[in-house]
Amino acid sequence: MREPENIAGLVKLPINYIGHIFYEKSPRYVSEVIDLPIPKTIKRTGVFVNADRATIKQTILDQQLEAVQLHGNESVALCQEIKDLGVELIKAFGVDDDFQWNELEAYLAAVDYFLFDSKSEAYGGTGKTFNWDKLKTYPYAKPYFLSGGLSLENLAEAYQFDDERLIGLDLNSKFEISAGLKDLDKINKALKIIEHEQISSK
Ligand SMILES: O=C(O)c1ccccc1N[C@@H]1O[C@H](COP(=O)(O)O)[C@@H](O)[C@H]1O
Repeated sequence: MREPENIAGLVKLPINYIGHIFYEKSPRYVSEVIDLPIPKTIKRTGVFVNADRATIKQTILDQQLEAVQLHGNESVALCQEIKDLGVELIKAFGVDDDFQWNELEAYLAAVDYFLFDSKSEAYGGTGKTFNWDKLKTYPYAKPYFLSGGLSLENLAEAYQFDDERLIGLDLNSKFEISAGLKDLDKINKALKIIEHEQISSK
């Protein structure tokens, strides 16, 4: 997110996180967060891909990040070190049919949440879904976010995924007018779908 008006519109909506991508190879790259007031209920989140620890630490301080999403091949030790700074630590993993859940074992104590995205060389933001049936074999209690190609077309299906460990959906490239510019109309529609699914699943 990098356009002040777009951010101001987004933070009026009932969302829990706002993401800023500090990965230079991403078309959504930002070097800094736009300094706007955001409600306390929304966590200012930095997304990093294989950044070094000094860069991540400095960015947390400079940009007042409350959550960090590590989307590359970051080590357990780095996750622990960043989490120990007092930010919420979300560790993303690219999932495909061959993904081995036991890769996550070592990370369990070092992260707050996992995030499962489609495996890709770009590390994220591909707009592609992975085979969600894979999640049926996820063996740990650690809660996770689902991401990767979520769209208005598949959101209801994702929301109905019957797993109490699934605690959030990360809406990214399918909810944009252009890279980094969120389509607020689409986000509103998404929130209505989610609200409808919540009511119908009670
Ligand atoms: O959005 C990006 O450009 C990006 C680049 C590198 C790593 C992560 C990135 N974004 C995250 O990717 C997932 C999936 O996004 P999409 O729905 O498939 O577009 C999501 O968690 C974004 O936060």
